[in-house]
Amino acid sequence: MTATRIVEVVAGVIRDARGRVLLTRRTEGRDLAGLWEFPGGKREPGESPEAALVRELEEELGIHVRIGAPLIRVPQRYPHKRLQLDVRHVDDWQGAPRAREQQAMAWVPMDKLSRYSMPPADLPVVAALRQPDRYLVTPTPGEDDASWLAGLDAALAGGIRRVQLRAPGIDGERWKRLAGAAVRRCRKAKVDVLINGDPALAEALGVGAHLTAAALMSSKRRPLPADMPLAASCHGLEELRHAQAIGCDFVVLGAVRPTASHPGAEGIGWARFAELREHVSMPIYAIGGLGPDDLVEARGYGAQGIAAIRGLWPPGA
Ligand SMILES: Nc1nc2c([nH]c(=O)n2[C@H]2C[C@H](O)[C@@H](COP(=O)(O)OP(=O)(O)OP(=O)(O)O)O2)c(=O)[nH]1
Repeated sequence: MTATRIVEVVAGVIRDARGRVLLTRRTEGRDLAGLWEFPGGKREPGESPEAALVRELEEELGIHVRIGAPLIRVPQRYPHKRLQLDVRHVDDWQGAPRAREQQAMAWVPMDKLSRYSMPPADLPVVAALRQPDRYLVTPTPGEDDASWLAGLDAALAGGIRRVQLRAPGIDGERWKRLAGAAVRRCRKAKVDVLINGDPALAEALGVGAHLTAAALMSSKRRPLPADMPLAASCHGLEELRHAQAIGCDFVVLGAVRPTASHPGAEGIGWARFAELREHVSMPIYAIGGLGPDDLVEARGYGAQGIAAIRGLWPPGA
């Protein structure tokens, strides 16, 4: 790990009344020229992130903004520097945005953001705007399949939008039936669903696949068609890099804290999570002893959000 200085950048998500987001294009002769980005810029020494963003948006766009909630802070390693991209929502502004530095500008509908080429650090930002912040991993069903399905229904009713169906130890035929029933429920609720550890079953059911770390490392290429979601579990840098190389749409990284399912194993902690996150630009859910109360902290270390079994399964289900 080199001790390259970290460049601190703050950028804003400016949305118009139709929900479109303002992107600006980096001008020729600068680093990452031609790519689209969220307007903003570098913090000056001693300047707060908020003050830096107000100043940058005044200079670049001629607007005076009211800054809202933090969205995500992305640590990202580029060939010649390390970046910390701190992205804030902009709640309101005065003036009409105009390109004061000859940069191109575009108001982009949320579902078209991925058509604009952006620097690697912006991919987790777009994912934080568009994709779920919680990834439920199902617990292994007990004797009673109906109560497990009722637990899933309660989780969906509680706002879960992305689910990994996982049930180690449940036999093949029973799991096929149960996974099929769970997939129907998730489809009806328009919720993303991925099956753990069995790409063939995922393909048969027409849903995404979630690879174990071992399956990830033995996959030389993407084991599913490009239009089916692919995710994987990672514990370190080699796995993260491989997941990105074979085209995983997102991954889970941890354990951040010690968990009940791995007693005695120490968590990697948030600082290490962020350090690993710097090297890739897929959305990464943090896992390991986490729950909804950890979401804000997770976003501060560049996580898409949290993944959990116990932390997201409805209490009492
Ligand atoms: N404003 C902004 N900068 C971004 C985004 N994504 C991203 O990687 N960056 C990088 C590009 C630049 O390296 C740095 C922002 O610096 P800047 O725009 O104030 O600086 P600059 O062009 O004068 O300097 P340089 O990058 O050429 O060194 O952050 C983004 O969404 N918005």
